[in-house]
Amino acid sequence: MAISLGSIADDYTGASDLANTLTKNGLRTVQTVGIPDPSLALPDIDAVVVSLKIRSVPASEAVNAATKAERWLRQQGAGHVLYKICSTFDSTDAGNIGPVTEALSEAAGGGGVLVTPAFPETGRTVYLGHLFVGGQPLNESPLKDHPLNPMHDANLVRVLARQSRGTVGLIDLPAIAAGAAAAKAKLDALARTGATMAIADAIFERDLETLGEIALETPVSTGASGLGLGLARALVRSGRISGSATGEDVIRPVGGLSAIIAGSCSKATLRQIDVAERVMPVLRLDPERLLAAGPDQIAAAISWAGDRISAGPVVVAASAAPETVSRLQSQYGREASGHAIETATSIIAAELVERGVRRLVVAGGETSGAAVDKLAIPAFLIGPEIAPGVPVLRTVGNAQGDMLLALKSGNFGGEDFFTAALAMMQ
Ligand SMILES: Nc1ncnc2c1ncn2[C@@H]1O[C@H](COP(=O)(O)OP(=O)(O)OP(=O)(O)O)[C@@H](O)[C@H]1O
Ligand SMILES: O=C(O)[C@@H](O)C(=O)CO
Repeated sequence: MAISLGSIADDYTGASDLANTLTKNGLRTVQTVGIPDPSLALPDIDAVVVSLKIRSVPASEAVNAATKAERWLRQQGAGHVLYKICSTFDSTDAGNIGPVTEALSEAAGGGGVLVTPAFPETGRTVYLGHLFVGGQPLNESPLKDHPLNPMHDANLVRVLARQSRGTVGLIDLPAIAAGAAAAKAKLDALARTGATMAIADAIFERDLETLGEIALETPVSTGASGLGLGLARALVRSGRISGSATGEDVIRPVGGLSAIIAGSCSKATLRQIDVAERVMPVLRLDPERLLAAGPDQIAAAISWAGDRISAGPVVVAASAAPETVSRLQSQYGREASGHAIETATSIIAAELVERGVRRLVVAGGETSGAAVDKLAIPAFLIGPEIAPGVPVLRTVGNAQGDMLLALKSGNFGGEDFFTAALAMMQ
């Protein structure tokens, strides 16, 4: 297996999102869960996206895991490694975008690193270093209420600088509109002044194509799926990759029962649960009782779902509105409550698979990571897109045999996402 592009994703839904973008742009792509065992048989591929769960862990843990994955990707032939972060720059002043980017850059010999979360297809644009989500500045968007890393500053140069050792520059839109050579010269000039990273503006896909061309000349970049699009198109344009891949021939029916597990508390996911409730049973977990009497609540949820899944799909959701989330966090702590709920939802997911579920939708990055780890799935092949940023995934090398999953980023998908996903997962 000699790949052209490697990526390290800081959560599993982000990995899935990027793998979808790379596949749509012609790269034969596999998403692995961590560094795969050498015995795992993988097809001939152009790109590997290594899913890690390092967005909300201590920076030292994130750096350690990412640098190991980078070494493995270089051994597989990757000339460029993209650190895939959230298009809404999910992070705190402790990291982990800055610490991991600096560590990957140092491992690759230093030099300026392009950083951009722009992903216009999902309404993420960057202008003068400020991130807009669907037209709202980041700090005025629903991301201000994120359970784990609420975003209160749209100026990414400031946000990244607060979590980094080095200085952070800006490559503004006029520099990018002037073309790849001009933008690369700006990146190199910033590096000479000591700026180890540069936030890059991007509004349209053409800006991302320019950034992808520049990034490919460097060993490391950091960004969301938009930068992945730019890198993929630059690789195909260079002739190094045929660009013939599609996700259409990957998915075959797996049968079995289906279920949806939701841990995301995003506005989009809350709406998707409400819409799904019109056509399928929904169990809304009581997080306070889940934290106070976890085993009993988990057993009750498994029994509830187990009684219904033979008749059709069900939703088991921990998701709640911001004010409810805040109340729980003030009582039990942000990280402790998040981790406890992820653990609970992962146990429920695994128990439903034991009861015959082979088509599973999980909403939320951390929630997906916990569930996929609990199921011990080593890798995924990438199928067709359900909604921007969310493909159908087919498991590879897992004990349960062929399964289809959709790992939905919290903010992604239309209001009918759950029924649309299951309609594509037979
Ligand atoms: N009712 C709740 N109260 C407090 N925390 C909750 C509740 N329900 C879920 N959580 C926690 O909120 C966090 C949601 O994070 P997750 O990454 O799964 O979703 P997301 O951030 O919306 O998705 P993505 O990262 O893909 O955008 C998890 O740690 C989950 O355990
Ligand atoms: O880029 C995004 O918004 C998603 O891929 C994501 O990171 C979800 O956690």
